[in-house]
Amino acid sequence: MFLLICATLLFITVIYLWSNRHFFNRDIYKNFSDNDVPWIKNGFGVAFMNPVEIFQLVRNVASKYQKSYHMTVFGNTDYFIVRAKDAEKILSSSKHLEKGLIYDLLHPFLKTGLLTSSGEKWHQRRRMLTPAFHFNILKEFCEIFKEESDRLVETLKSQNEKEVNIIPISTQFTLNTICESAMGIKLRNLGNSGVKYRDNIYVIGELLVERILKPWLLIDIVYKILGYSNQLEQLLRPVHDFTQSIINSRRKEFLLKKSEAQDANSNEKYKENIYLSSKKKRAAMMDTLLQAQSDGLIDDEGIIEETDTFTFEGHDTTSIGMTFVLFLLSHHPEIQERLFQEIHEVTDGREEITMDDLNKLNLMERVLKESLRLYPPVHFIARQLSDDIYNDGILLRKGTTVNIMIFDIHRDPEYFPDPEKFDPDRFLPEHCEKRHNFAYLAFSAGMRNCIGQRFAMLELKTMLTKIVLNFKILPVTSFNELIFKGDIVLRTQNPIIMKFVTRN
Ligand code: HEM
Repeated sequence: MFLLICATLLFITVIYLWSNRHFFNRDIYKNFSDNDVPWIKNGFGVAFMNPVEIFQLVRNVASKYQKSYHMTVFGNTDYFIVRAKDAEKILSSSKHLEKGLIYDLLHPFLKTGLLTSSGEKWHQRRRMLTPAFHFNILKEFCEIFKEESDRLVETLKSQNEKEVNIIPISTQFTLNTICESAMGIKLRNLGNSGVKYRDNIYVIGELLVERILKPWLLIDIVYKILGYSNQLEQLLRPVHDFTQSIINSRRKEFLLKKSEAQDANSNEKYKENIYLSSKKKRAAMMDTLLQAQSDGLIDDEGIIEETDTFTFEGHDTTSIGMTFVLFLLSHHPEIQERLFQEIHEVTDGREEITMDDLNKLNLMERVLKESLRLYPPVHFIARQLSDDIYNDGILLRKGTTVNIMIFDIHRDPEYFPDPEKFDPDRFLPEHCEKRHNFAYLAFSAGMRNCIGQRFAMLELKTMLTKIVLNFKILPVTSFNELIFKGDIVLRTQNPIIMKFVTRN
């Protein structure tokens, strides 16, 4: 009996491999030939690599071929873009706006909010949410950035000259900031429910990553049988309930404000100005959504999905950006000093920094851009083609998943000579002018670019200004110790350690 089972299993495996071999070799791209485009077919090998090996594999392929390529894993063929001109083809088009299948894994948490939705729903939400990032609102957010940065400085002062792992500190900073900007709440004032919300968001992130990295967990039934679905559900329920309870209390304030305003103004006038004239500007993102709800454009579920989207997308990315800019500065004391001088010149000795000051910090802008080039928090994005297209004479069929490898595009020596070198002057205007428009994609480009880009840059600039004014940053973790692993965002296998020494 045992032998019979073994023989049957062996037979099924052989048939599976054999049929997949044919699938791999099938000429799905009419004009394909091995000379035109590299095609990685070692699907089984890839599936059983660990996350660090996967990250390294795609880097090796990009630097070996310097060309966009196909990869087949478990019979599924994706196209990987590593050149700016190929990225332009997809990102500049108004057709290919649909996200790749990997984003479906985010659905249990974010449902179909701005990041994961497509079609008319995405268009309508993008229009609705754009005012939440209006210049005047960003000015209000700057107050939150300053408060949280001051708190961060206090935390780091208590660790003066000690070795600190910057990753949890960055995450806490950016999560507090986004929760206050999106929902108008201070997590630390909410006692247990705030702590639980924060803890659950961390673990949900980890579960998502685990699922992406273990191919068998992508099969729904396996995910369920192994108990992951249940675990995820138990973590998600309190997070969604938390968001719902914030919405309920915000709605009461919103309606009160609205009726007060209606007494004073006509409804139309009020509607125009709700985002800008609101006294409670600190819940601007949620106010935008509540106004949309009172106009019948979104329901409670929609508000939850957008709030969770901002919270999720807005904290992890910025925290990674913060971690790496501090890491790079720790290794470049001369740039820390130049930044220190620049801040002094711009603020002219004033303690209070304004948004105008932040906009004048040109070196800081270049430092941040160069840091996001070397270590892009979103190191790849994926699209599902909505139509057949030709790229370099190769036909890519409708439905193909195209992965745009931002990490590799940012290391293209044609546009960034000596790509591993940290050189903020690459972003001097005269150099940017000569560069391909799609060579730098930290915030993506085209219609589905990052809606929070200016928010993130202002947050990072405020944090950096306060840190550089108060500390010298010393390195502990070396460049060789940065070991990246395959994940939806850029993560290292080990902590990133540095020291903060208070300036006299
Ligand atoms: C350094 C920080 C950040 C980086 C590097 C970053 C990067 C990106 C990238 C590359 C995309 C395109 C994703 C894709 O096409 O799949 C994106 C989209 C998005 N980002 Fe950011 N992001 C950052 C901060 C933020 C912040 C602070 C927010 C919210 C306040 C935010 C909200 C979003 C949203 C909602 C989308 C989806 C936009 C759409 O599809 O219309 N991001 N981001």
